[in-house]
Amino acid sequence: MGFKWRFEYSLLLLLLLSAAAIRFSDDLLQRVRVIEPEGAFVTESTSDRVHNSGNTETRRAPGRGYDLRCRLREGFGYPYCGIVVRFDPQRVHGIDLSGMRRLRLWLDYEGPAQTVKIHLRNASPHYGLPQQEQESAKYNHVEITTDSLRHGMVELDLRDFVVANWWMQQFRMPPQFSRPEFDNIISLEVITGTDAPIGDYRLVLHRVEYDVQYLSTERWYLAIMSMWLVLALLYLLQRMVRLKADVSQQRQRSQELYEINRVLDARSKQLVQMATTDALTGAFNRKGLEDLLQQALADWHGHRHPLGLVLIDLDHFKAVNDIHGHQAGDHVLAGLAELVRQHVRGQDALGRWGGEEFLLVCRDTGLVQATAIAEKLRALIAGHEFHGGLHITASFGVAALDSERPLDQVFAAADGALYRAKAEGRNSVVAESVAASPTSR
Ligand SMILES: Nc1nc2c(ncn2[C@@H]2O[C@H](COP(=O)(O)OP(=O)(O)OP(=O)(O)O)[C@@H](O)[C@H]2O)c(=O)[nH]1
Repeated sequence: MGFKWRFEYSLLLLLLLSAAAIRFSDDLLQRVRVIEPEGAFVTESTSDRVHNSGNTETRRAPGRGYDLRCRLREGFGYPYCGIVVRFDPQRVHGIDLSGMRRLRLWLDYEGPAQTVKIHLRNASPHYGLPQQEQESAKYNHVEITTDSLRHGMVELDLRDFVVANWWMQQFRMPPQFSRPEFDNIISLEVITGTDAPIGDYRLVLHRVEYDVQYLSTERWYLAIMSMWLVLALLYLLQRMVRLKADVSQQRQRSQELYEINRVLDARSKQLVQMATTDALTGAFNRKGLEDLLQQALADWHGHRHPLGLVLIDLDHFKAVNDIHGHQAGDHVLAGLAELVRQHVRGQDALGRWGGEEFLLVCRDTGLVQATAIAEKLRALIAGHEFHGGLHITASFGVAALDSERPLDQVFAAADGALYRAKAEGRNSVVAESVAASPTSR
């Protein structure tokens, strides 16, 4: 048996995936980026001598990392020196660190100051022109104690940064700029701490690492939720398609059943007809006549409406067979049945009683009326030209059902009347006790 994918498996799979996505979201969403001083970005020294006409001296010593030696000297109000990693030398298009979670710096420090400042400078046309970068780019600032550098590395959270107060005041920034921004960081600076004493310093920047989250947690959860939504939609869609298929299959099945029933119905009607009809003449056969009489009798018991019986027997029919052949005789029998059917009412039924003898069962018909019908038929047959130009006559015996006698006696009466019609010259109608016409008695 082949494996069949079920909806429950998709549900289980998505459940496991979602659980894993939530459990390991930190690892999945974060990437570590590395900045080496000798790498892709320009790294250089900075000091009050470069930017503020101070007297501090700096030089880079050979060796691994960016090894800065500086001597802070009197001159500028707040002597300083430090290392700057520039992400854009033009100071316009920095890097977007707003998705950054943690920043790690491998830094060696020697000097009389107790703190080191770290700046992430964010440029924006909202707070100054590019050429004024040195002053106008926002100072996202954190100051760490040199104690925390003992192991040569410091790890900072993005939330540790604040905007430097002096920058807000100096550039008269409106309050909305007092929040740190990291979407366009043009440089990272490691600078000697606030009020650093005059003296010799050594700053060695070995490596900078930061973790970025390339998809926000909100988006991550939104993606998981979307997957559930898609699965729910797929499930609904699949249910709809299956339901539609079921309905159409059901419809097709009932259509087929209807067709089969129609065929069976027609066939059973055909079989009933075949079982109750005489093949040669199309009149009821013996069995058909029996059913017919039974029903007529039940009706008669119910309503007491009269029931006329007319026995028809062709005269000298043997001679037709003998002279013209059996087939011609068959044609006459079929022609007679057709002729009678054409000239009686729909409620009257003709049956072949045997050989060349027929019985006409006339509902709601008394003896007088049945005799009249017989007479009409007698005249018709006598005047009719049958197949092959043959002419033939018939004799009629008529009786009617009444409350006095059972059916077999009525039959006997009709038979007796027919016998008399034959005996008295044929081509005549004899009612059981009524004479209908000059040729009828
Ligand atoms: N062609 C044909 N002949 C039939 C059929 N059934 C009965 N017959 C013939 O009908 C004839 C009936 O003959 P008889 O009983 O002597 O009666 P008749 O010749 O009509 O004479 P009367 O009834 O006395 O006028 C027989 O020759 C039967 O063979 C049939 O289905 N086809």
